[in-house]
Amino acid sequence: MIGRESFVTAVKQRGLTLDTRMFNEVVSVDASTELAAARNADLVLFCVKTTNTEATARALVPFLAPGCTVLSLQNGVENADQISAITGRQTISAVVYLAAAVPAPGTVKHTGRGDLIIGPDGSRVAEIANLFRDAGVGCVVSSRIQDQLWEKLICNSALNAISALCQITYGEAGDDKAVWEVVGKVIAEALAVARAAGVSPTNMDDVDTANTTVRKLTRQIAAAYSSTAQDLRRKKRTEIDALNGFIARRGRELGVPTPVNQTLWALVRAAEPRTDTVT
Ligand SMILES: NC(=O)C1=CN([C@@H]2O[C@H](COP(=O)(O)OP(=O)(O)OC[C@H]3O[C@@H](n4cnc5c(N)ncnc54)[C@H](OP(=O)(O)O)[C@@H]3O)[C@@H](O)[C@H]2O)C=CC1
Ligand SMILES: CC(C)(CO)C(=O)C(=O)O
Repeated sequence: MIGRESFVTAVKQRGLTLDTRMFNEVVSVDASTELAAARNADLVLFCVKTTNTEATARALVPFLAPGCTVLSLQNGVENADQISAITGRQTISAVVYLAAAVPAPGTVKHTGRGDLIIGPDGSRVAEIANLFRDAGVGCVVSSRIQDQLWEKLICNSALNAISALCQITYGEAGDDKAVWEVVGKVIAEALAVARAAGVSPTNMDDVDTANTTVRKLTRQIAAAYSSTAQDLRRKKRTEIDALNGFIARRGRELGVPTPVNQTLWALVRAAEPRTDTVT
């Protein structure tokens, strides 16, 4: 694994602690802060925040073997295209249904679900899915990966900013009637943008089905604070530009009004440590 200094030092000293809902184990892993450690890798699991996608892909290029495949395990719908455009390597997308956090360097705490959807179906995808399944991680191959990524994008846009601004869990967002009305507006706007973009998010045939899908997720990972909430708490930049910010930007391009997404994006941006990015 490749990571930042504090995490890598902890893993080198004590191993990687996996505090999961199924087991608690310390595993021994090779760890480095240098992207050069990816040299000769056949498969790179690309798991940085969307704010780091471009810089990390660029910095990786000199070390990627010609036939290497990159698997983007990230929220947002644009990562794989960005990575493959920069690296020139086959890049596969994973939709990640998992709630996990890093409570201390070297430790990953898992609080909900833990399954992947990967695609598009094609060379190496079945083989990679089998690697995950053999490791006990549920992994489904989808020929509609962009629609699957949009389903997750709409779930994240509906819940992450609200969880962050109010510092409430997914479950609390789902159970609060007034909050749920706002969630419904985010979903309706995002679905209209998807339609205008020619995308049919899975499990979201209409606004009612989309609401049911998002509600189901709030029950499955009720105890989780969104990754956006965790980032704000740690005073880090969030992925909001790739979530509500992306919906608002595509809405503008396609002539679809997105006032609630635009508002949530602006509020989260205002709560972040200062940067100069504009959607
Ligand atoms: N955590 C979760 O429950 C879920 C996360 N996801 C998605 O998965 C992706 C990864 O999220 P997550 O693991 O939570 O993110 P984290 O920020 O917890 O972990 C990413 C780590 O990679 C480090 N990093 C970034 N760039 C480099 C680099 N060039 N070299 C070495 N280390 C680097 C980051 O350091 P630094 O912070 O200093 O940049 C950070 O420590 C995101 O898109 C997220 O939305 C999806 C579903 C659930
Ligand atoms: C929905 C959740 C919690 C994990 O699937 C997530 O993607 C996030 O917090 O950003």
